[in-house]
Amino acid sequence: MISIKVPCSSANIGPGFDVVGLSLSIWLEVQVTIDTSITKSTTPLNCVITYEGDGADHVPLDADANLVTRTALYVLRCHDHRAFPPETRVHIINPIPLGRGLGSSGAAVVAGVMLGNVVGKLGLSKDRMLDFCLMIERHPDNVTAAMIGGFVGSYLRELDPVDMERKEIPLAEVLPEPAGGIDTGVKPPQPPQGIGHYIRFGWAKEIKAIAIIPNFEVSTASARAVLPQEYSKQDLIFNLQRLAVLTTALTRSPPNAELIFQAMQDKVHQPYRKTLIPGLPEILASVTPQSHPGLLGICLSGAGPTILALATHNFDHIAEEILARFSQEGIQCDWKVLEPAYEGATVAQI
Ligand SMILES: Nc1ncnc2c1ncn2[C@@H]1O[C@H](COP(=O)(O)OP(=O)(O)OP(=O)(O)O)[C@@H](O)[C@H]1O
Ligand SMILES: N[C@@H](CCO)C(=O)O
Repeated sequence: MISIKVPCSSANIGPGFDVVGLSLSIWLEVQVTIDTSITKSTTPLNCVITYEGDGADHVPLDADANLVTRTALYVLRCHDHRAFPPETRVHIINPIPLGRGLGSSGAAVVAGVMLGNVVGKLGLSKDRMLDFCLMIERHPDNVTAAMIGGFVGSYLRELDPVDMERKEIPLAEVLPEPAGGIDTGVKPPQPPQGIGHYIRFGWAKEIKAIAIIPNFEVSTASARAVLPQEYSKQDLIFNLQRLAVLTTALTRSPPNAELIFQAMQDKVHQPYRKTLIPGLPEILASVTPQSHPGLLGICLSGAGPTILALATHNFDHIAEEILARFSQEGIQCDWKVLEPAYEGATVAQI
């Protein structure tokens, strides 16, 4: 059996909207077996899916509807494989909460690209696989962190006009709508080479991430829909100044809490997302390095609603304060202390 493991991730870390991501220690696992004794499968697209974990009651189990296998089919079809090899069994174990800002869709897309690469025996490098991920999830922060591992900064390369046209193809043409297991025969658009460029930053070993995960979902699409089309010069400079300091501040031991706390402030996405997350500004202001020693900084994780607090110690005390604030809004939360997942996405024979 082959096991594909992909970590969850927290995007933005305050000012780094669509730029930085941190992979963290909750892993989506996709277990794959191919039963070669079945040469003619009766299952649509030759793929049987089973699923356990978050979303088990509603995540689709049809190969052309499930995000993991649908992504794998995209990769396979770009390489002239019309379906999975008969008969592919895919067991998905997903502990990453869906729609909470911990990169569940990014992990599913990365796992899907790796699944296509494995079952199609395509031999793609991680960098080439990232191109496929970026045709589907078009902001690079979550997928790059999940694929590469650790604290990662990335940008989308400015492509020449022909490549740009390929990248800007509507998502529905990259991942065709489910066709009830029927192969529509359409060859999907190949990704241009090297869509995303990235760099892995260091990370001070004593910094952990407390994830406070509310019991409701905010879809990334709705959290992007509330953002403005234009920003003021002051707000962009505010974020750029902080991001430049933050990427190095988080590498230094011992971490400078004052510096990091200020460097994690943001004026590009968090202020606009307060309409979707009750009490967000108060929650982000509820803990400081002075009130809660050990705290380094606090932000919305990805598109939310999860709150990410970076800290060196005093995790319970910090989490309790944020849980109490959410509770005042009638919201219950789960919370976990997570560590960077340095390895990124892995494939192993087990
Ligand atoms: N393991 C999975 N299998 C199938 N579908 C998944 C899986 N993980 C995520 N998804 C799909 O992705 C959706 C969530 O994506 P969305 O981008 O809204 O949130 P997120 O990725 O959890 O958060 P963020 O992007 O803010 O970090 C789910 O509702 C589901 O449709
Ligand atoms: N940078 C993205 C991450 C969400 O996946 C956002 O905040 O919308």
